[in-house]
Amino acid sequence: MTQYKKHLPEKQERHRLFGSVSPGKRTKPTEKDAMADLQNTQNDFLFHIDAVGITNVTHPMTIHGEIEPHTQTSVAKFTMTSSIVQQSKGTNMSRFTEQLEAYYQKQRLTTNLKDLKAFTKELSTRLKTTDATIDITVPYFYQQRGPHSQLQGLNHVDLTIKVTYDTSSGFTVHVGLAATITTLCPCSKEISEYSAHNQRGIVSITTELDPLFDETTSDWKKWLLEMAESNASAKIHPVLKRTDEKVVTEHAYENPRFVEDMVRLVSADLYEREDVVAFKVTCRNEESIHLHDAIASITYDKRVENR
Ligand SMILES: Nc1nc2c(ncn2[C@@H]2O[C@H](COP(=O)(O)OP(=O)(O)OP(=O)(O)O)[C@@H](O)[C@H]2O)c(=O)[nH]1
Repeated sequence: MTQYKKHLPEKQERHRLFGSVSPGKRTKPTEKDAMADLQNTQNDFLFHIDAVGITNVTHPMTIHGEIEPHTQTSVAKFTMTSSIVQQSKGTNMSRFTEQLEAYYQKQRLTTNLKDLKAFTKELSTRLKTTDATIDITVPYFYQQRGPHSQLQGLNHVDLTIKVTYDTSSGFTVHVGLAATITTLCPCSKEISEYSAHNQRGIVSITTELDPLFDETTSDWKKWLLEMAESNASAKIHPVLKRTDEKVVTEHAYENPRFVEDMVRLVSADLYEREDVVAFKVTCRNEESIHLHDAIASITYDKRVENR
């Protein structure tokens, strides 16, 4: 054992040495009922507030899906809000995290839309408001196989889920993801004697789901990922042997894509899905021959005719 030579004062003494002082005289109530409740003050506070709540909340949540691994725990970022009326000074912030803990304890803090809808509706009840919104971003891991060797490894995308509950209009559900893909430049391929430059592209999709969407028969994560990857020049792979690398390289050369091509092709797939009411698709290519990125996006609402 190491022999210590210094003689240190007791811990409390050390704290005093570094500035800690004895507690002062307490005059304010310590019982909850006797405390001022500023946030529940009623008056004319000039404006209605659209959204008040908490953001950047980091919390584990469970993801179930059709792709392997079928169940995983990931670390999500939550934003939870509701509106408050002009007559109310403030929201009861602690109730947002109380609701999170309640769902965590009963093991219902999952990406299942049924759980999230129940969560959002209960949140509005807990807050005594007419609406509530939760906005979640969570990394989702999935097995990706090399196209020839079939060797697998974990890839990930960022899922986004936004659920709004309003007592008058009911639920609105948006789901999406941001997936990384390879794009090979069609222009470069066309003009060059050899080769073509390629880059990493990030395809971000947000969809508004039809209210009748049934997640028990349709895994939205799976079909959104398929849309992003199947329209790309090539997929991204964690494990590639030489036999795989040849397939990926040749596949990219045979499927060149501009950012415009990507957003149009993914939009076409989304347009064909009856359970998608509206969508936004963005592609951002981290250009390998520039320091800047290339971007394109399409926003489309099937309820708006004559486009
Ligand atoms: N409304 C409001 N609350 C804040 C703000 N900043 C911090 N708080 C939070 O106020 C919370 C405590 O208030 P409440 O949640 O109303 O606590 P409470 O009145 O004891 O809780 P209930 O019994 O549920 O009404 C703490 O969680 C603080 O984090 C703010 O800008 N606005």
